[in-house]
Amino acid sequence: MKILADQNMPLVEQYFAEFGEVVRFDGRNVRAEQLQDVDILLTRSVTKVDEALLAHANKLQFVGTATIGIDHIDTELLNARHIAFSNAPGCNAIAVAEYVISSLYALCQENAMSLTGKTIGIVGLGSIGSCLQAKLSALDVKLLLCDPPKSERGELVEHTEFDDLLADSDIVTFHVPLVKQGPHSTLHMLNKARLQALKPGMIVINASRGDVIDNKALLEVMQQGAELDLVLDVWENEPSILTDLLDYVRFASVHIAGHTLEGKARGTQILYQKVCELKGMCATKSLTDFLPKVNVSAASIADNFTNDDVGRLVHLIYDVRRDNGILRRLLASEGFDSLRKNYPPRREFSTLTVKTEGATHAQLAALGFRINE
Ligand SMILES: NC(=O)c1ccc[n+]([C@@H]2O[C@H](COP(=O)([O-])OP(=O)(O)OC[C@H]3O[C@@H](n4cnc5c(N)ncnc54)[C@H](O)[C@@H]3O)[C@@H](O)[C@H]2O)c1
Ligand SMILES: O=C(O)[C@H](O)[C@H](O)COP(=O)(O)O
Repeated sequence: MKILADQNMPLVEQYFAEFGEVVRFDGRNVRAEQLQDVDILLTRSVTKVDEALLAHANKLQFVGTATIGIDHIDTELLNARHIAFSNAPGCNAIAVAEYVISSLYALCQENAMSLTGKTIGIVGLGSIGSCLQAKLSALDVKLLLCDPPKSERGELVEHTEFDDLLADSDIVTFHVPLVKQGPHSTLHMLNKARLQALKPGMIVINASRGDVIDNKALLEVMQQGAELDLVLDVWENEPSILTDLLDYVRFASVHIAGHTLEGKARGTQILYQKVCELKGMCATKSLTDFLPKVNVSAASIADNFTNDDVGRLVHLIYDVRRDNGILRRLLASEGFDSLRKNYPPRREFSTLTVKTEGATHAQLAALGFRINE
């Protein structure tokens, strides 16, 4: 059996070697001929799986993407050709939620602001939005939630319409898929008119897909003096992003919000489990077999800790400003894709045990730290 896997997907040899030969490919430059005699194709978000790519796929049984987003996959085509497919739902939900939390605490430090009493609008309440909701729910903030598809299915009782959420939030964060048509299209859902209507001082975070915000319109409104605090991990037209926008963005990164070691490894593991299912085999390998030990694993905190102290703990594990610095120093010389490929290791909050003076602090636990273990 031949397994063709993106070169940026970790642990494929460790998980998949038992099924056959693993061959790597360059995600953005794969050619149709490379799919000749391939049984399993494992991609990340940069590979368009379409008619052209599958032109020589004579043996393909399974396509897996180690991502949540599936806007790069022609799923109807796979269906029509009876090729099994899976994405990796939830694999990087914690990582993206922690990217947002890290950004919020960094903004608190830099703007001398407190999250207490702020209204945070979450757009898209799937794996990531719900994970973020759970983490934020223990903080003293008001949450507004917008997810029309879930609301229509009766799965989100406290739904707020998108325009109401924009009007009433101090902070808005996007966690929607890229959907280009239909009643719930997300393409340019933050368009020029809506951008112009945002309150001065509003914080806008996008770690979903770049096309959810009209980037050209965003540049125009910022050039016209809009006072928005922008945190952008994703961009229209990656890897050739609108670099003029960078001057107006507080924290910018190269589509790495989901790139914790755990998040990327979970993506590979979920696809391994799917292939095991497909073959009627038991999945025997698990993440803990492969993740490296962390160097910093414990910290202690006094019972009278402040919000600033929580920010310090968050940034001990992950500070989004590291990634903002990398982009600003190296984008021009290295390029967007190379910065993604060489992304320095990042771990999740759960790798830190916080020792308290006795009490179990719900806020720290909700954020994802281990307490007193
Ligand atoms: N920056 C990154 O590294 C990164 C990492 C992971 C995922 N993502 C992106 O984030 C998206 C969300 O991830 P997820 O795991 O939560 O996906 P998900 O499928 O679990 O959730 C998406 C949610 O958005 C909702 N939704 C759809 N259309 C909407 C609309 N018009 N308005 C409001 N809500 C809408 C859906 O009903 C669903 O509940 C992915 O599709 C992907 O594009 C980015
Ligand atoms: O949809 C997703 O899951 C993410 O966007 C993914 O984490 C990033 O994409 P990739 O690293 O596969 O290019």
